[in-house]
Amino acid sequence: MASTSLTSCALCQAKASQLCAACRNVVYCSREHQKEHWKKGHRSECQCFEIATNEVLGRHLRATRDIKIGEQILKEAPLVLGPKVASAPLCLGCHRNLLAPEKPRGNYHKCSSCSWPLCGKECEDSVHHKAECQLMSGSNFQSKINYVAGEEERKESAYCVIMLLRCMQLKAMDPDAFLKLYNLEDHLKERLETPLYQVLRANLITFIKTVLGMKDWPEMDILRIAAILDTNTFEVRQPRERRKIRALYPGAAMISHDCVPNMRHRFDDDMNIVFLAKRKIAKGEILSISYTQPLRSTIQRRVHLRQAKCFDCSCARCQDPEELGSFAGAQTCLKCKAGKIISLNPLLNSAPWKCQLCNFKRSAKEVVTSDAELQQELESLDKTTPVALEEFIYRHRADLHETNTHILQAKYALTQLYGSAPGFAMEELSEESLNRKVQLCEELLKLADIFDGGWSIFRGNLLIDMEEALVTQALRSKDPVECEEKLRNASEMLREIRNIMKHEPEMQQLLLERQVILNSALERFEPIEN
Ligand SMILES: C[S@@+](CC[C@H](N)C(=O)[O-])C[C@H]1O[C@@H](n2cnc3c(N)ncnc32)[C@H](O)[C@@H]1O
Repeated sequence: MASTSLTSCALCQAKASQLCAACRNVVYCSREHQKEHWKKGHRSECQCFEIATNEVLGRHLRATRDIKIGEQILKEAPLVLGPKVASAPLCLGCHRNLLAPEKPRGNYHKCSSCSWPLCGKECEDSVHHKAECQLMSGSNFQSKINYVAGEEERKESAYCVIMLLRCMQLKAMDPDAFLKLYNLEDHLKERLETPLYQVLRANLITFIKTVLGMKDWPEMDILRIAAILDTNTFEVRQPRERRKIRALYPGAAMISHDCVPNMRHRFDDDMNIVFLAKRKIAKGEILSISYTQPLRSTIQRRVHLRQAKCFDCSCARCQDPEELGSFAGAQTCLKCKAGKIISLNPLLNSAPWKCQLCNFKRSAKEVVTSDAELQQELESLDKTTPVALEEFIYRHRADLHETNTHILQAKYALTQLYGSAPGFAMEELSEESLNRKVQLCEELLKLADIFDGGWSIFRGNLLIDMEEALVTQALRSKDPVECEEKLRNASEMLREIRNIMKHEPEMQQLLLERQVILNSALERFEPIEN
C-alpha cells in the first residue's frame, strides 16, 4: 500500500478528505484517484467488515460493503499455536505428528534440555519451543512421553499444558499480544462448573504453580486463559504436513457462528487463516462460519455448541422445526409409519415432538435418547468399505427417512467410499454401484444447497466425486448421445469446481488431471471452451 496518512490521497499524496467508506483506512483527493488506487491494489487490502456488538452474539463482524462470492475477506497470522488439549505425540518445534522411530525398540528424539519429543535436533531451537523449554528445564521438569509401538495415534493429555504456557509466557514476552488474547470471550463461569475444569483445577494448576514454580499467577487467571483458548481457538488441519493442532487468531475470534454460514476458512502453508465468501454477502450482513457440522441435526448441533462454545444457537435453521425443509432432525413416526416427527419448539430442549401426519407425540427425552443411540450405532460401523453403511441405511429404512441426519452422514461417507475403498475403486465399480454413487451425490448436493451452499468445500467435494463418476459412466456408455451429454455435464461441473477450489492449492493437481481426462474423452466430439 502507498504510504499515506488520513489527510493525504493514498494515490498522489495531495491534500485529501474523501474517506474510503469500505475500510475507512485511506482517503482520496478525487473519485478518479480512488478508482485508480482500487485497481492498483487497494481492492486486496480494503477491509470489508467492522466489529459490531449485539446482545445475542456479543462482538461479531459485519460486512461494510457488498462482498462477491469467492472474495477473500480476512487473512490473519496466528497469535499463538500449539497442541490440542489431548494430542497424538507431536513435535513442539514444527508441530508435525511424530513418526515411528526407524530403529526397532527405538524412541522419539528427545529435546536435550526438557525431554519433550521432537522431530530431531533441528527442532530444538524452534521459536515456538524455546521459552517453554527454558521454563521446564529450569524447573527440572522432564517430559515422560515415549514411543509405544502400535500406539502412534494414542492421545497424550500432557500436551494440554503447552498452549496454556505459551499464552502465559506472552505476558512478559509480548504484552500487546497478550492483551489481545486476554480481551477475548472466555465463558469461564460456565466452564468452571464442568467436570473438565474441575480436573484442570486439580491437576493443571498444581503442575503450573508447584512444579513449574509460576506461583505469581492467580489460579483464576490461568483458568481464564484455558477458557479463552477453548472458546476461540481454531483447529488447524494440514494432513499433508501431518499437522493437527490448534491456533488462536484474535481477529478471526470475533467471527460468530451460524448453522448456515456465509464464509468458509482454510489455512495456508504458514498457518495463516484465510476466510472466503461462500456466497454473495450484502452490506450490513453478519459474517459467519459454522463452529459445528452441517449434516448434524438441530439437537446434535445445539448440544455441541452449548458444550464446546457455551451458547444456545438460535439461527434460522435452529429455529425452524423443519430445518429449512431438510428435516434433518426429524424421524419417521413410529405410529403411522408415514409422517415425520418434529419438535414443537426446537429452541426449547424439553419441548415435545409431534408427528406432522397423525399427531402422535414423543417426549424430548425419548427423541434425544434414540438420536444418541443411532449416532453411536453409526459411529461404531466399519467405514473402510460401503457394506456396513449400506446395511445401516437398509436396516433403518422404516424408522429414518431419507434426509435424516444419520442417513445423511452415512450417505456422505458412501459418496467417498464408492470410487476409493479397497475393492470399490472407480474402475472396479459395478454399474449399480456407480449409479448409486451418482444418485447419492445428487441427493446430497440438494441438501448442500440448503445448509452449506455456494462455494462450500462440502459442495466442492461432492461435485468432484460426481464429476469423476459421470465421466466413468460416459466412458462405459455405448450410446454416443448419452456419452456426450454426460461429458458435457461433467465439464460444466469441473468449471464450477475450479471456481470453488481456486484458493485450495492442494486441489490444483487433481483438477488438472481431471481436466486432461475430460478433454481427452471429449476429443471425439465437438471441442468445447474451458
Ligand atoms: C469465537 S467467540 C466470537 C466472539 C464473541 N462474540 C466475543 O464477543 O468475543 C465465540 C462466542 O461468541 C458467541 N457466539 C458466537 N456465535 C453465536 C451465535 N450464533 N449465537 C449466540 N452466541 C454466539 C458465544 O458466546 C461464543 O462462545
